[in-house]
Amino acid sequence: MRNERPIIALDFATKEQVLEFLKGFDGSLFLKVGMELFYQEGPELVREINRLGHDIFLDLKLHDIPNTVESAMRGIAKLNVAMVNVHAAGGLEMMRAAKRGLKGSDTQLIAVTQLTSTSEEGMQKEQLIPVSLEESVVHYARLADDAGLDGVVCSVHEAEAIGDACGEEFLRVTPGIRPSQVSADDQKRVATPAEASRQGSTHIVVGRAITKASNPKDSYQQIRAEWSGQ
Ligand SMILES: O=C(O)c1cc(=O)[nH]c(=O)n1[C@@H]1O[C@H](COP(=O)(O)O)[C@@H](O)[C@H]1O
Repeated sequence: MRNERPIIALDFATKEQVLEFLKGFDGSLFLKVGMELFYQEGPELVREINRLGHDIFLDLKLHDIPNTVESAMRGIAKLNVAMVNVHAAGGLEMMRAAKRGLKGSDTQLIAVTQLTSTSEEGMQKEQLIPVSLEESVVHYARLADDAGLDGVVCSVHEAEAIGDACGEEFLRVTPGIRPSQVSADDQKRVATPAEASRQGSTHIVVGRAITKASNPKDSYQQIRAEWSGQ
């Protein structure tokens, strides 16, 4: 199901920076808490952001043996976040275990396919995967679908092929979003919010184009309007 609110990646080091950033916004937001923030501020900040009325995508990209991932997910289930992720490369059994760990919660579970900072050449040379990047991403998406997950993290460029392979209800959460004129930084597979909308992303994740903008609220509103086709 397509979500109209871009997910803002809260890639900050401290709670104070987060609260200062959020002061500039009104209403309920969809926010991503990733490794930088979680490893420094922990679950208490997740609870606090929840109490402020925002939805949370907890981006911890779990990738470990099935038993460890299942136990970790049992803890994450108590945080009442909207969404959490694992690495699809962890395999079918690991993804099934992650899902078991979340049993009884409403948290959606998605799997990272190939990171948006990976290029086709890098994947082939470093991971020794001898297929196209799209084939690898669609393969991981099918695996996540077989494991009963709600969707995947992918780049905008693979979103349509995943919709064809796994169905339109399967979530395609796409980072690597860059409005035209904004630097790609370390991302390799980037696209604008309008392209994401056309290619069938169900969610977009935006970090630096909002958090490092001179006016984050204006940037958020422009990106949101472009994403919703206004
Ligand atoms: O799982 C993610 O959220 C993720 C997966 C991926 O393939 N690429 C990716 O960039 N991300 C995250 O999405 C955010 C993108 O940030 P910006 O490049 O600043 O917009 C970061 O917080 C990344 O950790």
